[in-house]
Amino acid sequence: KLGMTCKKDVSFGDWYSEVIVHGEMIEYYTVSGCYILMPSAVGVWELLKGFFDGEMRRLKAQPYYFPLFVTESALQKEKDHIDGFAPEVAWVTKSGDSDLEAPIAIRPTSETIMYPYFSKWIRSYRDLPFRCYQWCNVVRWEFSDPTPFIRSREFLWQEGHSAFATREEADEEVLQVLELYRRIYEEFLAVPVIKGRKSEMEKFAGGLYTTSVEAFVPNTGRGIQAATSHCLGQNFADMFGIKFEDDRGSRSNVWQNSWGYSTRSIGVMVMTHGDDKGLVMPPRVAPLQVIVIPVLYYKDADMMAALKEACESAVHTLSQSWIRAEFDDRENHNPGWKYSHWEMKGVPLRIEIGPRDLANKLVRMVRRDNGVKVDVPVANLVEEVRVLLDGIQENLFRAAKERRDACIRVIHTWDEFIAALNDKRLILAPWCDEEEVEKDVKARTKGEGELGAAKTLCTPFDQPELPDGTLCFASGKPAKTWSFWGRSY
Ligand SMILES: O=C1CCCN[C@@H]1CCCn1cnc2ccccc2c1=O
Repeated sequence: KLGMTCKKDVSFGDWYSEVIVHGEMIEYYTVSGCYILMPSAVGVWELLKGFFDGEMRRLKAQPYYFPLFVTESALQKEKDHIDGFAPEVAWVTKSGDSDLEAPIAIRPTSETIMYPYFSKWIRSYRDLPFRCYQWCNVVRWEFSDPTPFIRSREFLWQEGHSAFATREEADEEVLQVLELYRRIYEEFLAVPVIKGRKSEMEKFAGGLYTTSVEAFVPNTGRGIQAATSHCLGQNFADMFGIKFEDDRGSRSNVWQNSWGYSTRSIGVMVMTHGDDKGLVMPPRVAPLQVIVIPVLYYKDADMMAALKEACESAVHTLSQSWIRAEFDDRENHNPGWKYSHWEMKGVPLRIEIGPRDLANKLVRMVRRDNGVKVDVPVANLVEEVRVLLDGIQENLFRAAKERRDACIRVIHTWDEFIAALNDKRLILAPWCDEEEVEKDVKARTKGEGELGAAKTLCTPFDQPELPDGTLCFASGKPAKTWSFWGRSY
């Protein structure tokens, strides 16, 4: 396979498609909007799952697996929550060449599949707090432009659903899970995110309020919802009859939350860190952290054998210390080809071993994030690799945060808002917090190019000072809050 040809800062869309194919994360598929996830992508997902499952045990959430299918009547149960989404629901209408009695929907999310059983399982306050989560695929037959990982008709996610006796417990868990999602992005994927609350218009219609972590793609100037944590209030308990008897014998509706993040997170990581040489994998989610390559430019069987032995022993030593390392011993490719191959796959650290290194008991380590080379004594191999991998992880996050922060523009007037929007900025603006104004901003910015209208991304928990008399940038009414606005995926 040839090297990369697209440039990230020149044609981002083409670059993204090329980098995920050349990095062997995605293979395009015959059904539009569906993609094959290759080992590099599944490897990242599995590492994230490992962290998250550990945190679920600490949260005392239990793993379940609910069916893929839901009857039409069950799906329609919570009317207003489904209405807006109905066009995205995929239906099974036949088996073989005979029609089904009644069409069956494929889960786009699992509230209506799970909650009839929560009603059966939750009877007493002793059954609370109830916390369940599942890793599964969901199908949403969307029609806006499909983008691998970012927007696909089938995707993998983790969805959590919990129930409590009191609102306070629910409110607390919403933020505990949101913090988990921040850690997934900032500590593993090295992607900076902003925690905040969704507006009434952007929240999950079936719930009480929605919180989210929001990412931003500087190259396109678009925000992207990275994960959500909803408080559902007692709406679904009302609909599905999920009640508990308290210790005085009275029955009340439970308070519920639901939360989720998906394989979209992998796409955000690629967009954030990838460069013109290919993927750049943050070490904590890199399926392969170190690739070891023998370097010999002349034919010498004995030397090659000695180099191979040194490479194998390096890989063995690293693996013993739980570092994910491999030896590229292929003889049908030269070192140069291997360097660009593993750079395309985003492997964070390359170790080269040549005759001189062998003689001096050194190895050469090359970082994928900044290309810096360093010669290290074989004796310090594990320690040095650990230090470098940690350094790469931190450097990737710091650099991504700098790039994201450089995109933030604080504005006060409509003209400044439009200028910032056209400048592909992440906009922080004083807002009167009225839905009519939010709709008006959407209407007034729809025409701006094919990128779509501006919308609220979130109202950040971390609120800057809002001096009295500050006016809403769009309505001129007294501002009530600072909110992030922008175009989005
Ligand atoms: O975000 C989450 C986190 C995980 C659990 N579900 C909530 C809310 C999902 C909202 N939603 C999103 N798309 C949909 C598409 C079709 C039908 C229903 C829906 C739908 O309810």
